[in-house]
Amino acid sequence: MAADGTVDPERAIDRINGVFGRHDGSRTLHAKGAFYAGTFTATPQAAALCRAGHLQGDPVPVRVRWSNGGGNPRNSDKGTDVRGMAVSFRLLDGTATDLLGQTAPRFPVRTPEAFLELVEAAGNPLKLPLFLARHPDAIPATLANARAKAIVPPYSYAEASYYPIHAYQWIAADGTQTWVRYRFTPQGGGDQRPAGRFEGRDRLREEILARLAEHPVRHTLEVQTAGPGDDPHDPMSVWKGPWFDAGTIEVTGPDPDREQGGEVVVFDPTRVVDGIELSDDPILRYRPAAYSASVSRRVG
Ligand code: HEM
Repeated sequence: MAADGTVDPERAIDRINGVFGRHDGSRTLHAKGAFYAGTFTATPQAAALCRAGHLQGDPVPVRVRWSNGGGNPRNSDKGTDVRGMAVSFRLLDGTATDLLGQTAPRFPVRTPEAFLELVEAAGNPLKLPLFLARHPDAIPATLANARAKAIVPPYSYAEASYYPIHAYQWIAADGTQTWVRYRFTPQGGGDQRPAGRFEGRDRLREEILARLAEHPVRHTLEVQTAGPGDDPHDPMSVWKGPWFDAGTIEVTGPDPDREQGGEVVVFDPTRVVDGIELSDDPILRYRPAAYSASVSRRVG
């Protein structure tokens, strides 16, 4: 481990595989999931604060992947776990930018080494208290995530809220800069349940397919602007700034599994477009190297 707390990405993947096993062809985390297609339409408030192409109000296509957080592609949808909603916004000029949300509203650590220790401890009733004893600053976020039922199996991917965690800097047409954070919140949901019982180990996939056969699934892209003192470079920071509605992510149906056709799909939280810039958050900056190591193994 380097003095700054970073870990060699290959070693990081080995350590995560040590928890979930190695499953060839699968993502090291969020191994079980599937692809969906839809559109995103931004509100005028988003366009006023950011010049990025997908935020100007014209609908743009999105690729979505809903997933379970663990590294075993055969885990049951009924198990406790975070869920993921990865969204790739496909701009009309051919570029793309991604947001990867998961159901925990707070990130409990601020270094890759501590994240790996958390992955190794999570789900192990003996190790988790030891982890929290070594990282007492992780306790408030852990309690907040428990209150948010972050790992309780949801009825539907459509009914969960997802949090991309990191802050990004938005640049407006006139050059004004605003630090922002995101969350995806469900529009309706509980009142739109499809008929039928979804009880098996693949129940989330079966439920969302039944739901999408009846109507689109929508999440609001909510954006929080930084208030005075809100730190954009710390993934653990809790902001006080206000939230607004930046647009709607509308999933219209399943997308063919492009990876079965040989395409490599990678959602990357550092993939940004003109008008959006990265913070110096050490977790955000580390993720592409870890994801690349995972990708090279799953396609290698
Ligand atoms: C140091 C911190 C982290 C590490 C080492 C890590 C590691 C990974 C790895 C190895 C993958 C599989 C990548 C692939 O094969 O394409 C993955 C996927 C994912 N991660 Fe992380 N992750 C970290 C932090 C986060 C955070 C902060 C979030 C959410 C806010 C997040 C959300 C996701 C999601 C949603 C996916 C699934 C993407 C997909 O569906 O393709 N991760 N992560």
